Amino acid sequence: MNILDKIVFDKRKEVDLRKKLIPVNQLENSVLFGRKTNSLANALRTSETGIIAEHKRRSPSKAEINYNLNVQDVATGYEKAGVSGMSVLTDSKYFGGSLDDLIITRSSCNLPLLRKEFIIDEYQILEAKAYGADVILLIAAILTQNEIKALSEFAKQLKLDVLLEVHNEKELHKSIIPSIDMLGVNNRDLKTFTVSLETSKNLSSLIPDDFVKVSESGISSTEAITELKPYGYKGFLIGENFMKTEDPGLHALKFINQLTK
Ligand SMILES: O=C(O)c1ccccc1NCC(=O)[C@H](O)[C@H](O)COP(=O)(O)O
Repeated sequence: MNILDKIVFDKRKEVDLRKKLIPVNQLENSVLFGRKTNSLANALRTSETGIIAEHKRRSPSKAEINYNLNVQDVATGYEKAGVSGMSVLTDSKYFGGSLDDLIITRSSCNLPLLRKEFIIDEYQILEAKAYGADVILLIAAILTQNEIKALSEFAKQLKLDVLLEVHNEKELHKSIIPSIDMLGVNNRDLKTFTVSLETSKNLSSLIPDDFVKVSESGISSTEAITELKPYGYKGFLIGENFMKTEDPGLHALKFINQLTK
């Protein structure tokens, strides 16, 4: 079993329980459900820097990253820094996140918000909308092509953007679907946890131009972004590099200033 298999095994049990605790009609009648969403894909198309800054307390590859921060301060700091969007990990067991983090973030900033989750069921997309997200993540490695199609179409009906994540050519081939807005290439090998920007570079020419290209994981310097931009990437998802500091917002601000000088 690789790490994704383990996460999905636990996630199925979690989602079954959540469905029993909060029925669908309660999510659909919640206060944020009718909120007009804010497109991350549009923000990235027009941004000079394209930073998607992440809130991430721990991870399978790094164990603890930072438990000393307040998610509200992280969100306001990222917004002040001028990031294009924010990613909020909502998985609890492996990443130390929660849906509460998402709703607190929603009430703290106006950035397009990505629910960073291991989505296997429409119910989690309804939750994303009810807790204030603008974007959902779908991971090709854990879904069939039919599931990607069904889940992305469901998200589009709810006016949510869809970021589809791939790790290799095989996953990319099954992901070229019109209801996807952004294609994210994850630079982290989930077997070894090593990161290599070469993954983004190698897959870039296989991604059709109608998708906004996003490079994810292991981006720890502005030089990495300068290297990736010529390959057509418009979005750059950064977690640990900001979250390991005492003040992720300040770190993001310095990073963006360096990119634009
Ligand atoms: O980060 C991990 O260790 C990880 C392990 C297994 C599945 C997913 C994982 N990370 C999720 C992400 O995609 C990253 O949090 C995101 O791309 C930011 O990465 P980084 O900048 O390297 O923190």
